[in-house]
Amino acid sequence: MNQLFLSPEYILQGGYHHSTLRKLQEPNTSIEAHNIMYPVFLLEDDNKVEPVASMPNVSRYGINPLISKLEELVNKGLKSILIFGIVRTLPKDPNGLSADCPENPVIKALPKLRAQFPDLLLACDVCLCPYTSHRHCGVLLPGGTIDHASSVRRIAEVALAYAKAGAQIIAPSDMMDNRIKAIKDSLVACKLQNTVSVLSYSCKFASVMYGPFRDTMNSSPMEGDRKCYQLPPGSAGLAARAAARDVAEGADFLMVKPGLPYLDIVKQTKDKYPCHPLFVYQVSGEYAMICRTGDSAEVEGILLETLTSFRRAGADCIITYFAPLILDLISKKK
Ligand SMILES: NCC(=O)CCC(=O)O
Ligand SMILES: [Zn+2]
Ligand SMILES: [Zn+2]
Repeated sequence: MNQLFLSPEYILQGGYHHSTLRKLQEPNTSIEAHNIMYPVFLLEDDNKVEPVASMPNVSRYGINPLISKLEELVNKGLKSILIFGIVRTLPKDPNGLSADCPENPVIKALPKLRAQFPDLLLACDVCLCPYTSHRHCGVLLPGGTIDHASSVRRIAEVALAYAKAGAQIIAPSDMMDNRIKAIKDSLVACKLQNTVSVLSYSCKFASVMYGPFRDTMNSSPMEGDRKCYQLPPGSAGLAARAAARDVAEGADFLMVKPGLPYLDIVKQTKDKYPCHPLFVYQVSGEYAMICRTGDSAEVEGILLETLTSFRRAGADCIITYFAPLILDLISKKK
């Protein structure tokens, strides 16, 4: 009768009765500072700080307050940031020319950040949507569809400008086909291929969870949506093909975005490409949801469990607005 319960191979609790044993049962799920990348929003106005209404504890910064903020975080162990530029006084036009003009806030900030934080890894998001008048991620044809050739050309130009200004990672989020090869080719042409890597937003879904981010950046399309270039949420097949395309074109790192609703895609991508470090973007909507769950102890608990699930599914690095809190939690644990 009790045979099943007495059979030694079914007695699991003997293997995790002690906290050290429990750690051994959770391989590759630890959260250290190098597993975290912090997205930052950079304003044109050098001295401004603006809290983001839809994201508690997130602000947009001009370069001077950003440096102060990063000083604090680097002292706590922050290893990498992902920079998003926001323009209001520079013009927005159909080709996103302000993305790589000399007055662009990202281009101006990169040399300062490199000088101030020599060990901090600087990644730049590359997309046209913060800079185009129509707010789409590429250049449009007269009918409103994507002009593929012009889009890829512009994305590669912007990527190269950021690389020349000091970016160490180029992270194209536009989702245009073949932009990874175009970026790699332009890096090679300028002999930057060994010092600048490419983190492809390879599996970026057309999610409804980008709302707070688009408020922050004021980057919702004026007309239409992004369903013709971001992936359909139900499509594991297109996600696999997008990752395969980007690996073939030379991406150094892959990404799945959003995170929590796409853990199957994280696992599928890591299983297929174990030699490519995999990033997961815990997006603004996920951040806002977790912030709303309860008191700080509950938020911390949910956050840690969520990060563990990303790591268990195969993520090597998590891009998250929770980075400051995570650094505090890491140091509390020590
Ligand atoms: N290209 C970057 C994003 O779209 C970020 C989305 C988010 O945090 O919601
Ligand atoms: Zn975009
Ligand atoms: Zn985006």
